[in-house]
Amino acid sequence: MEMKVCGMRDPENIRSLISEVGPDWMGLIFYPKSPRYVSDEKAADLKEFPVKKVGVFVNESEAEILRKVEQFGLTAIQLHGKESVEFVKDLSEKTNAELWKVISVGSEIEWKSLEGYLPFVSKFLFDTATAAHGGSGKRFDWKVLETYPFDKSFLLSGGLDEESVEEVLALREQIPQLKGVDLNSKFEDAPGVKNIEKLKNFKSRLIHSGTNN
Ligand SMILES: O=C(O)c1ccccc1NCC(=O)[C@H](O)[C@H](O)COP(=O)(O)O
Repeated sequence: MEMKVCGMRDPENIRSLISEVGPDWMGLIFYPKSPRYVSDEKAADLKEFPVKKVGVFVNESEAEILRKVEQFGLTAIQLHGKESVEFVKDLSEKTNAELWKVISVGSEIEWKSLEGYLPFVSKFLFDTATAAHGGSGKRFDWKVLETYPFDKSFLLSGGLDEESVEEVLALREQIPQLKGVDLNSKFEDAPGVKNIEKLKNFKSRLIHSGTNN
């Protein structure tokens, strides 16, 4: 099971994250209204950290996304707004970075509306719908995923905490396309500063369940 830790920006905290937790992905939020926003100046300092970086964007222009991918060595682009299929298709023709489309979940999901993204994205990420776009700390009702109709893998997001491990694994028994988790505000001491002990605990629970793959 892949682990993405989102909303990182403090170099000391990132150093501990990499050496003590070792996540698969680190999310950098390039949305200025987020309390976890990473400025260009900050991002430049984070470029050399040895972890795959996912840039999180909300309705950002293509040119700005592409500039940041190059400048900050992003491996993946997480599109966390209302990006259309056309936008995602265009972007896919201009970058080798992975594209992840976020689906903000309210009460239900109209699967048909996701079909157009399938050729262009490497993953979906399901997160709780919120006016702030992300980082709500709230879960959506995972029952809506039980009818997930695609082979495409996805990450589960939205309010995950230390106690979520067993439930996530149970969900993966039902839906093997669930390939990873996205951890954020429930693991924070302050916006953008993660509690390393909580993350270690989450990871070790994953490992001890024998499913850290
Ligand atoms: O976290 C934010 O501040 C944020 C703001 C606007 C867009 C996206 C944002 N976060 C992106 C993520 O991928 C979060 O990990 C995801 O929303 C889940 O957050 P949480 O519910 O706090 O676990």
